[in-house]
Amino acid sequence: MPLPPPRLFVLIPCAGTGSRSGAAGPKQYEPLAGRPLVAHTLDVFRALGDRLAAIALVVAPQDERIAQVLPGFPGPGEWLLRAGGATRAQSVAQGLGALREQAGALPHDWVLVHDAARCLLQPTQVDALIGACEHDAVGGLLALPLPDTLKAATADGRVAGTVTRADKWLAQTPQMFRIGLLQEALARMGDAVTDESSAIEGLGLTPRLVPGSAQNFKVTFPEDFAVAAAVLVARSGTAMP
Ligand SMILES: Nc1ccn([C@@H]2O[C@H](COP(=O)(O)OP(=O)(O)OP(=O)(O)O)[C@@H](O)[C@H]2O)c(=O)n1
Ligand SMILES: C[C@](O)(CO)[C@H](O)COP(=O)(O)O
Repeated sequence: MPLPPPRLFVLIPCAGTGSRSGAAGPKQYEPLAGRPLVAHTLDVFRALGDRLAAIALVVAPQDERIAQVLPGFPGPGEWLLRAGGATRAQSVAQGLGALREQAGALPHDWVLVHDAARCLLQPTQVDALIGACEHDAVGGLLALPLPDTLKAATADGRVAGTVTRADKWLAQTPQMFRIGLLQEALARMGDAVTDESSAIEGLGLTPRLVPGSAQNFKVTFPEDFAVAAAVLVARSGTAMP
């Protein structure tokens, strides 16, 4: 029996605590330009409509805030997976398992893994990633060529040297791989990896780098909230709330 055509799933790890963000609770639930941060992230994928088989959010099993933060979620074609773990890699691995079991995703389907905390992604960037990867043997990720001079540091915070940046990229998300391949890679690499590409690289494969945008930064530190809010407001053409 031939396999059905591969579908595109989205998996959004949303189970972090945001310990570097300075926020009182998980940063993905902080208000940003009038709405919770993760609501902006979801909008990006909702804009892709029925090109996506499903959008799944991975939250911590004991998460009590999600229902209040995202009323109406999950809607049709959406899944709330209470499968988050202690690390991002665990949240993704456990989320993929739940996506297979609950949403019927198959090993040859594609998954776009995207940080909840990258709320400034744009649908055109997702299109570019899908276009570059859907016929690729491995898959790939959005990434940014280094815009600045790169320094190596000594242990006491002095410059040890200037590093060639021509072949260096900053990894972003989404990262797009076949679900079965990514499950195998994460099972083999465990918690040591900080992104999906690293796990795939551990299999000896070479994911494709697809140019992203500096605006697709991850809200990580306290000062990032104001920058992200300003971008969202500028895009919407409204005044700052
Ligand atoms: N155990 C974890 C850790 C992180 N994430 C998610 O992975 C994304 C990127 O991680 P990061 O920015 O490191 O988020 P946190 O782990 O929440 O932040 P910090 O490292 O500052 O604690 C975030 O959307 C976060 O919610 C997750 O689902 N499960
Ligand atoms: C996956 C990621 O966004 C790629 O840049 C990043 O590695 C996740 O953040 P963390 O600080 O490594 O958890």
